[in-house]
Amino acid sequence: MLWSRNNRLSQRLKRRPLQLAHFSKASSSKPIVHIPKSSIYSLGAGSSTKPLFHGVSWTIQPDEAWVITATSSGGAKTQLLQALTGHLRIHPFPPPPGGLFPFLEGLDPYHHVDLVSFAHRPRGAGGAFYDYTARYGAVREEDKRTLRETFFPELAKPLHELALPDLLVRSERDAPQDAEHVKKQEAKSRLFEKLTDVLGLGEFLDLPMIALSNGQTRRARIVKALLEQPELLILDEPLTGLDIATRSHVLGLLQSLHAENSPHIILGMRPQDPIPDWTTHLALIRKDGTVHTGPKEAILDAEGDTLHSGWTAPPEVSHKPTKEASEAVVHLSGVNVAYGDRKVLKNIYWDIHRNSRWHLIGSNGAGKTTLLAMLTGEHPQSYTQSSQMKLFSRPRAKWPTPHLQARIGRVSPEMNNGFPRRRGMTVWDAVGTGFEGNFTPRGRFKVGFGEDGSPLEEGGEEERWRVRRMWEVIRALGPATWRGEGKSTAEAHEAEAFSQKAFVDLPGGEQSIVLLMRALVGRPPLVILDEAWAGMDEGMVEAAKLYLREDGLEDGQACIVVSHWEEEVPWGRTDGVRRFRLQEGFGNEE
Ligand SMILES: Nc1ncnc2c1ncn2[C@@H]1O[C@H](COP(=O)(O)OP(=O)(O)OP(=O)(O)O)[C@@H](O)[C@H]1O
Repeated sequence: MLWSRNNRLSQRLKRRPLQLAHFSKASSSKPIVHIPKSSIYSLGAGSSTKPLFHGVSWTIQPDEAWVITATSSGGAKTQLLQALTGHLRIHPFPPPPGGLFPFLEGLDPYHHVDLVSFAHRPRGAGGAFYDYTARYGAVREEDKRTLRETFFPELAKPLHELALPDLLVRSERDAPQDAEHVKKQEAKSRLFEKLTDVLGLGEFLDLPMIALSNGQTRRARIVKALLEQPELLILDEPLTGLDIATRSHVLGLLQSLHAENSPHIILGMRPQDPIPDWTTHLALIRKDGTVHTGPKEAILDAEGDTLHSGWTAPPEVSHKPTKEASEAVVHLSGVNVAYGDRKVLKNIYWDIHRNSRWHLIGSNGAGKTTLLAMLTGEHPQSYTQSSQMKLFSRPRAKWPTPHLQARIGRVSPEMNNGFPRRRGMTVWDAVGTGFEGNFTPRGRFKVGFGEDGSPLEEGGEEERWRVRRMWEVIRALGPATWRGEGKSTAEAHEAEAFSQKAFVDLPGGEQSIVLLMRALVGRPPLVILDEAWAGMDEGMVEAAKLYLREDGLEDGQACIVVSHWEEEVPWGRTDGVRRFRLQEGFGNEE
């Protein structure tokens, strides 16, 4: 069923090329991007400061399809992409008349160059905790706006046909300029229909925005960016969080748009991501801040050692996989979740034993996040299903939700988005909230309170253990390990300095690894890693996978990994990983 739907989408894409070329304003043969030999600085940094990138010579011709990737950590790829959207200072700046974007021939880049990033949560997204659990309950009035109304307000259908917008009923003679506008709107509507059809979004357009799954929302962001009809569209990690079938639809769509140069596409990708066949050129950011640009094959030949051509398979672990215990931390016996007529989970049976390792899979919208929200007790329907849900040996309703949160360490896109970015919150503070699974650092060493809600005994065993554990996890996943370096005095100093950094100022990938530290710090009996590697560079991912395989989890802990990529699971099948698949609402072990 699933496959036949996906095949139908592929067929549609083949039958009906998108033919967007008539939107293009700039069919120039001039270079798309031209950076002569420049250094790139943060905005406001003087020329005497160290540039972020130096000696950048980069020219993109119209018939070239470029991928930007980095071997270094710290969000270098995203920064280089931001240099193209005016968020960094290029010096010397490409001279007129061509400037940075010669092909625009004088058009304002502000309106014609668009960057859509899927790598990180935008900066300045606020210091308050964003309550992502709102989507699981009855939809509140303020959250009722549909996908169509939120992303595409100008294309929202009038509620009643008599309420046609004024401009649709005026005659061309009365308002010729409006007629032009109507024509454009109609073309845009047609494009909207096609894009949403190709990306399988048609059936979700009139659902409340808040109800959409991650993958559905990301697809909508791509559609929105295309509807704005930029001349150049830069997509940073566009495949993040997309299931396998959707990935190929998105890549197919981008390829066909790029072939028509309407818009021209530049892709930012992690080095571990497969580079699409149809791309021709690579800009590889090296660790020293230089950028190697050129034809893909030449760069891969020259720099192949620093780049992986895909994810590495998990190496054999030296110790035997831990044997699953018979005690279940989660016991689901016929769990259902429905929103009105929409049945998302149907009669789910699942036992998760201590020491077990699970890979939870299912296409976008299959119900993975919903199922996990039942396990974490965030979903209100977890109360109504309490007798079908035993968590840590008790029915769900017998657990106060904060006690459940302290027993489940978790990273997820929702958590990443919702986690407060308060000024003054350090890496240490953020990690320390993991002991209680809340969002406010408390206690004299910021390692939380006891389960009864009172401060820990000063100098007591629990407090000492928590502080020790903080250092353990910050060192085990700290900056030196991203470079593959072992433990040393210098590394310990570096970890200490890292622990005092402001969480909000870290690049997205570093924020992700800090949230992973937070999930693991308390050694909770259940760890959920939902798209844990988003935004991380390869060094971080390798360090995190290694830690998880070795000391990151100890005897008694169970772990669920949610990912659309088999290679992202830190353990291989021989390590005893089991796979639970959600499909059409049903859940089965494979
Ligand atoms: N309040 C709601 N009303 C109606 N449908 C909803 C509501 N909340 C969620 N859904 C639907 O439930 C389905 C499952 O969503 P969920 O987020 O669990 O999917 P997922 O498997 O985690 O997807 P992804 O891989 O994209 O993250 C989606 O189709 C979503 O639109």
